[in-house]
Amino acid sequence: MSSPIFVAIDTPDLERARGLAKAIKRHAGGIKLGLEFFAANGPAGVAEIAHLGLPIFLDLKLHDIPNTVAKAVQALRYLEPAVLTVHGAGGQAMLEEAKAAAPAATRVVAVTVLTSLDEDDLAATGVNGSPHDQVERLARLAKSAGLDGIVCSGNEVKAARSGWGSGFFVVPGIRPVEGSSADQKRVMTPRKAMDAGASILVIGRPVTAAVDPDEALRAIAATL
Ligand SMILES: O=C(O)c1cc(=O)[nH]c(=O)n1[C@@H]1O[C@H](COP(=O)(O)O)[C@@H](O)[C@H]1O
Repeated sequence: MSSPIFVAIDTPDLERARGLAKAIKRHAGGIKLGLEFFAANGPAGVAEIAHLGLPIFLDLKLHDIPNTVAKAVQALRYLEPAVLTVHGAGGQAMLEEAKAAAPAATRVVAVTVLTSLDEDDLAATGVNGSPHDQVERLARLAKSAGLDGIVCSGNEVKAARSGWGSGFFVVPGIRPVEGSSADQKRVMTPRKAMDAGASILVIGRPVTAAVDPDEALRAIAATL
């Protein structure tokens, strides 16, 4: 079985992205490209990295009125990403139209509560209650809109999966050992996140900032 680890290659530099992708290619399940890469390199940059042969997770967290999101997804269709993110708080119609506009083989997943947020951050946006409750609420919405799954932290994946057995659960905020969590607030080790029910793990800096990214990736994979 291929690895559940998607390496987040967060850089605006296409050559650096290509170098990292080549370095981790043999031991990663896929590559995640997000806003930092996309803002600098656009769809053409995504196509170049896709050319290396690994599944691509295109993480643009689309969030707008339903028509705008649907048209954006249509424009990205030709890239045929394995996974595509939209924002879970965009509402039922936006989620439905995003799914309808995506290629059949693309898993469209809803970002719930960013792993960089805690309960106080949520309250400041007008959402009262725990991240856990909000993730469960947005998971129910994503499921009813016909999406394939959600993005959440390792702390919520078990509860979310219990209500959606066939869902595809993407877990970022992964930290291999106790240590620097940088801007992440809801973190978990790779092993615990898999045991809790993650379908795939998104791991960036613990791999990409290592002196030897492939070695760091293999070390993490060995703990699964
Ligand atoms: O959608 C995501 O991938 C995502 C959602 C989320 O809630 N938290 C989160 O960190 N991510 C992404 O996962 C990656 C985490 O990177 P590291 O913190 O370096 O492992 C980044 O590319 C984030 O954009």
